[in-house]
Amino acid sequence: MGSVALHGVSSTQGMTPVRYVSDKVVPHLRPAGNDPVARDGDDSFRILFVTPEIADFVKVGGLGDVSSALPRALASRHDVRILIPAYREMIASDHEIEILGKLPGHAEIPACELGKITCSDGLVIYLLVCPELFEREGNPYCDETGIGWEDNDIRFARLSLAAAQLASGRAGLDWQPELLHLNDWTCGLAAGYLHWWGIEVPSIFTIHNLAYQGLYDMSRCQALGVPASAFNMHEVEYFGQLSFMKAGLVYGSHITTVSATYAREITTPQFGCGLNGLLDQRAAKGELSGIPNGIDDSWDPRTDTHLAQAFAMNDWRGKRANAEHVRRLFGLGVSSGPLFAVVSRLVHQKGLDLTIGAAESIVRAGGQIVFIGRGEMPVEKALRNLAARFPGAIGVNIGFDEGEARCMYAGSDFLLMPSRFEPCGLSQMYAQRFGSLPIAHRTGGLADTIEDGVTGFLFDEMTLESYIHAIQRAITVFRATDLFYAMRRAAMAGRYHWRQSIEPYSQLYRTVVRGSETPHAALAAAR
Ligand SMILES: Nc1ncnc2c1ncn2[C@@H]1O[C@H](COP(=O)(O)OP(=O)(O)O[C@H]2O[C@H](CO)[C@@H](O)[C@H](O)[C@H]2O)[C@@H](O)[C@H]1O
Repeated sequence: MGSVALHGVSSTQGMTPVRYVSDKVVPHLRPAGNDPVARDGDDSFRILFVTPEIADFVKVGGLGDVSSALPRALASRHDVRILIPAYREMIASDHEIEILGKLPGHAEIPACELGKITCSDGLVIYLLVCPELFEREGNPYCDETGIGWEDNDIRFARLSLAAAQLASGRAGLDWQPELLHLNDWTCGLAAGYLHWWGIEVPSIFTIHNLAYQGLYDMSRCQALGVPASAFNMHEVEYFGQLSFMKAGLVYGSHITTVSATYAREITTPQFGCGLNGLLDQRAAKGELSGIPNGIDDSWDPRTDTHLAQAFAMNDWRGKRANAEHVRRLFGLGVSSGPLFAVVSRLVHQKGLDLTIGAAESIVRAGGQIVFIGRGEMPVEKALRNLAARFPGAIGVNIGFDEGEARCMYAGSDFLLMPSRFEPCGLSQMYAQRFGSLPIAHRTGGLADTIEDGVTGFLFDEMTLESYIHAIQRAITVFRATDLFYAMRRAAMAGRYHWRQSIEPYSQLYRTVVRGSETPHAALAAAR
C-alpha cells in the first residue's frame, strides 16, 4: 500500500491525486447511517450492488450498462450503493476519491483501501483501491491482447471479499448493507464468504452470462480462503475445478437472471453449461427468477448528442442523415439499399460465423453491412477479410466506441444478432429504440423482447438457411415501404424501460431480506 496522508492530498497512486481522509481501519460501528432509508413505502433496503464493470467508467459489454442503470432506477425505492474495483479509469477520472479506510486481506488476498466516489446524481460508488491488482492497461478481465489476467482469481476474490467485509459491518463504514446484489462469476465467492463466516446477510446472485464461470485449479482454494470442506460437488467443485460461478449459485439466497426465457433455458442441458441440475433444483424451490433488463433514458434518438442528427419517430429524413454519416464513417458507397449493423463483442456466443456466412447474399441483394466489435482474434481476422472481399459494401471497425455504436443503431435499417444464446441482450433493445429492426435467433431475451414480424425478425434454427430466410423476409419488408415504416414505429414505441424492473426486484429484495431465505439448511442436508 502507498503512504497515506490524513485529511491531505497524496499522489501515491501515480495518477490523479487522491484525497485521503483516514488511514485507520475503524472498529466495528453501527452508526446512524444504518437507519432505515426514508424513501417511498416501508420496504426500502440498503443494498450493496457488487459488479466488475460500470458504464460510467469502464464498460466491456451489457453488464456495464446494467450496473450503471439498474441501481439508479432502484434509487427511488432503495439505498443502493455500488462496490467495484478502482480501475485506472476511476483513478484518472475527475472524480474526487475519498479514502474511507482499509480492508484487511485474507489468505493470499491482499489488503486494500476502500474509497468512495459520489456521482453528480448522488449515486455512491465504493472503490477497492489496490493499484497492484486493478490499475492496469486493458480491461477489467483481460490485458490489451485479450488474454485474461493471470491473477483474476485473486483480483475477483478481492472484490468478493470486500463485499463480505462490508456486509459483516466490520469495514469501518457508517453504512452496512442489508442485502448483497452480486453479479456474475466475479462476485460469486462473496456469497461463499458470507456462508463460511456465518454472516446472516442475504444475497441475490444475478447471472448475466452462465458461459463465463471463473474456473480455477483446486489448489487455489487455500490461497483464496475457500475452506477445503467446501470443495465437493454440492458446493464449489465443478468437475474437479473450483468454480466462482457455482459458489454464487449454491450460496446465494436467491438466483436471478435477465430474462424469463433464459431462466428456463439454463435449467436444460443445452443451455445449462453443466450447472443445469443445480439450477433446476433451485428453480423447483422457487429460488430462480428471470427479471428482464431495460434501457435507460440516455438511449433516445431525440436527445442523443452522439448522433449526426437527432430524430424522432416518423422523421425518416433525420434517420437517413445518420445512415449517410455511418456509410461515410465506414467508407461505404452511396446506396438506397438496406444498411445492416452489427454491434457486438466478437465471441462465439454472438454467432458472427453465421453473419459472415450470410454476408454475400446480403451484398448481392443490394445491402451493406457495418460491424463494430472487439474480441476473439480469429473472429476479428475473419471480419477484416470480409471487408477486404466487399469494399464499399462491408465496413469493419475492430474496436470499442460507444458514440460510433450509437450512430450505427441510429443509421442502420436492421441489426444482425444471431446469438447462439442470449441471457437478455441490450443491443436489440437499443436498435429498436433507434428504429433499426433486429434480425435475431429466437433464444433467451431475444425471444422475449422482439415481436417477430412486428418489431423485428426471429429465426428458429441456428443454421445459415434459417438465418438467411429471416434476412430475406426483412429485405422484402424493406421494399414494402409502408409496412417497413409501420414496423419501425412499433419498434421505436419501445416498452422496455428499467422502470419495469423496479417492482420485481423490490419484491424479491423484500422476500429475501424479510424471509432471509438462505440455502444453508438445504446444503447441510445434501452433504
Ligand atoms: N465494439 C463495441 N463498441 C461499442 N459498444 C459496444 C461494442 N460491442 C458491444 N457494445 C455495447 O455493449 C453492450 C452489449 O450488451 P448486450 O447485453 O447486448 O450483450 P453482452 O453479451 O455484452 O451482455 C451480457 O450481459 C447483458 C446484461 O445482463 C445481457 O443483456 C446479455 O445477454 C449478456 O450476454 C451494448 O451496450 C452494446 O452497444
